[in-house]
Amino acid sequence: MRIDVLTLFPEMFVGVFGASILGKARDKGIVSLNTVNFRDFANNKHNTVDDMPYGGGGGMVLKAEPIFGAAEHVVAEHSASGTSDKPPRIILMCPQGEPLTQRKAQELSAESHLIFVCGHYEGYDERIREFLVTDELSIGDYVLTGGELPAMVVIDTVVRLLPGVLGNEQSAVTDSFSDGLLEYPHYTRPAEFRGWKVPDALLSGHHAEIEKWRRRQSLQRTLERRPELLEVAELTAEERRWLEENKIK
Ligand SMILES: CN(C)c1ccccc1CNc1ccc(C(N)=O)cn1
Repeated sequence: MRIDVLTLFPEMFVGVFGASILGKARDKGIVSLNTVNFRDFANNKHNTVDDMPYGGGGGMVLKAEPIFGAAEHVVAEHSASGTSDKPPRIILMCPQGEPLTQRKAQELSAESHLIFVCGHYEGYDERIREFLVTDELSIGDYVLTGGELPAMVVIDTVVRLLPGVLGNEQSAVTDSFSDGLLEYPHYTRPAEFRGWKVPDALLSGHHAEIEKWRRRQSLQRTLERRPELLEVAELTAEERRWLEENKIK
């Protein structure tokens, strides 16, 4: 997978793209992570990337031309590499975007080329949304100074799903939100720490009993913290009955 980030602050990505899981995925050639400073594509007289809003009002708006120029540059570069098959998803990070979910991350992890548009100021010229962008995403209902941190979050959750990125000890398949429920509690040695014991079920060695305990814990935790997730989770009839009993308590 190729990922390009269009940003005015490429230096923000050096640490994130170089460290840990993303750094290893890059070294393994599983993903290529690039930043493009769209100021390099502001080919107007004053090299400006933003301008005052038509209709007046405060703040500045990101011009369309530099962002279109940067996006077209990376698309041309990728298609010249001969490895591109589908056209890229061009993702605008903004508070008005579609909420990011694990399902959306899974959908994006199947793509071959992702381009992220990270803006600042008051926002973007609408023609970027209307004629360039394929997706608008938000990482939550809050306002940040720019789209860079949201882009890092999306890239992190997408790249970890790519085959070969996580060793099998951290398999992405069973983590929470994948089966629609919150994760069960985890324990490791020692079996007793300051008098606090690991639940007997986990020490039993009975795989079936352990799976049952874990599933029950996920259900209980989801019921307590995120009951709305239970509406869409895939549950057995027996689990639905158990929930009905426990909802009333
Ligand atoms: C400068 N602002 C307010 C702005 C205005 C319009 C678009 C983008 C931005 C950049 N800021 C963002 C971006 C994304 C998110 C999110 N929740 O994903 C939060 N803030």
